[in-house]
Amino acid sequence: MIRVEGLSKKFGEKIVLNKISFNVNDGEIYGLLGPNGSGKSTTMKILVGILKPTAGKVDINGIDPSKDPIKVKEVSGYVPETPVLYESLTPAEFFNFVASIRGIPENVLEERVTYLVEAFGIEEYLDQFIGTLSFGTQQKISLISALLHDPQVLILDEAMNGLDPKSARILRELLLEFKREGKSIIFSTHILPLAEMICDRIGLIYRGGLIVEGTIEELKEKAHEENLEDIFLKLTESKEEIYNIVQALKGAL
Ligand SMILES: Nc1ncnc2c1ncn2[C@@H]1O[C@H](COP(=O)(O)OP(=O)(O)OP(=O)(O)O)[C@@H](O)[C@H]1O
Repeated sequence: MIRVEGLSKKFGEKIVLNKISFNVNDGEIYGLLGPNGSGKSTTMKILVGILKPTAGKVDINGIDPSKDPIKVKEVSGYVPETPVLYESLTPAEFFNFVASIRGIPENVLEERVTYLVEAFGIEEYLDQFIGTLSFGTQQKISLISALLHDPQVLILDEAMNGLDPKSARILRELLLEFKREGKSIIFSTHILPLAEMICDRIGLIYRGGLIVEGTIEELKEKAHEENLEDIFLKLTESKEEIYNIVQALKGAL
């Protein structure tokens, strides 16, 4: 379970998060949405202990990441927006390295690597240097390494980035399976139809605040809109702006 209460983050004088609160229950996929620069990655980095909050409380399965950033990594799997990998290692070496840090026994590791490598179709790249692999393949390595220790909590920052349609579908099915197993999953994305498809609840961050939260049906009712894209554009005050920009472009072209 993820609990976030009154979370604030300042970079210098700039307030990025202003007292946001939300929970992600066991067996739930929570979509964290918001325009570019709204603070989604910052929130996730705080959840996983990479950044310290300016104020507020975070609880990840009973662990406070700002006090125990090592322990929180044992119970959570984090996929950053851009893969952070060692370019001069091969995927096989990298998985062994991650397994040694996480204390995964060799036989368990072998079974999980085989399963995940096959699922994402990267068998042929296992012995090539990571630095020579495509962005999508690196993203798959990042995903696999976050899943190796079978964490109870998943923190996924635009994890579909760069995945081809088949791998994106496999990840989607995996997430639904993890949800059935009772894992807590927080998932940021700009692909709103995807969020609509897999998220049990959505939280929308805008101008530092969590401006709305609920199931898709609840958001539709609150915003008087029919789909998540229109809800998003309405609540982030983008609809009229888009109209004006398109009109100006038509005039200019
Ligand atoms: N280390 C940092 N120092 C200063 N400012 C930062 C730092 N990290 C993030 N920011 C700022 O915090 C704000 C939120 O950034 P963040 O990356 O959390 O947004 P995001 O919602 O994930 O955006 P995107 O959708 O573009 O990935 C941005 O204005 C960003 O420039």
